[in-house]
Amino acid sequence: MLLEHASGVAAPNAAPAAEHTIEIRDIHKKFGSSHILRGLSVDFKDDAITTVLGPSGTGKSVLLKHIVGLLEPDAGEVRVFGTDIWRVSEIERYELRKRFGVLFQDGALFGSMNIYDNVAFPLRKHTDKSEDEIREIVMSNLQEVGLEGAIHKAPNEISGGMRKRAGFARALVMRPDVVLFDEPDSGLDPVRTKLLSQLISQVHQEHGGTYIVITHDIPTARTVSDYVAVIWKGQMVHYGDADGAFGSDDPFVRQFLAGDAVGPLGMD
Ligand SMILES: Nc1ncnc2c1ncn2[C@@H]1O[C@H](COP(=O)(O)OP(=O)(O)OP(=O)(O)O)[C@@H](O)[C@H]1O
Repeated sequence: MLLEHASGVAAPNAAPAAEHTIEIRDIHKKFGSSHILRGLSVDFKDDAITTVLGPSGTGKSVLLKHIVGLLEPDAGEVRVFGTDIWRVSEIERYELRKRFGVLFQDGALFGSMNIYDNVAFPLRKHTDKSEDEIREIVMSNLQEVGLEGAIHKAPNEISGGMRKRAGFARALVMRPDVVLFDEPDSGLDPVRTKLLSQLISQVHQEHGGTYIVITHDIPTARTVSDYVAVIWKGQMVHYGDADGAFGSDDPFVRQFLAGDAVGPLGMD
């Protein structure tokens, strides 16, 4: 299949020379007779934000679940920090996963805990920090996302946008090397979507790290992307810098990024 690749970016489906924090090698995944991932390979650029775009049902969330070790590929390798996560013990996989921050669609907050306790949870579970140290980190993270005034609220007492920001604060609390976002914009109005995208960019600028953002929202992709990855029919068909992607001549990439009804992409 396609396409252009920005200079210096490894072509999908080719063996890379350099090591990256997240390397996906020729993974396949079937659910029953549905072959969802079909030999997908990609090296995500380190210390950059990559957005993963692609039509509905094409396997974006399934890819993300492979990266965090929630799904095992039928074939191929998922390498994180240089380790094939399915060739190590469950305990080692769990240790690797601790280096990830994940923001799921709904923020995945615990409904029974207030916002402060939700954000403190990973520190209490995975570290032996004192409550004073935890308070300092939690409050600084909540300030960063503008939620320092909502610490006593329950998740169902705040808006969807606030829940996402709380989920983001929690995803960052262990100072992860990698942060994964599954449709951070879902269910948000355009203004809150824009504000959340700007927040993602700001936090990345401040702390660095490898961010992977799955989204359908082209304005979000334009705001946050250093790199753009496009999945179609279970394969990575484009990976390149954002300028190259948004200026692409490729009919598929153009149609997808412009949201045009006319082009090679149909309803199937
Ligand atoms: N655990 C599962 N069991 C069976 N089928 C699954 C499972 N997880 C995902 N699928 C199927 O895999 C396909 C790809 O799903 P996925 O959620 O990755 O799509 P997506 O590209 O993220 O789509 P969207 O943009 O609509 O969220 C879908 O047809 C989905 O129904």
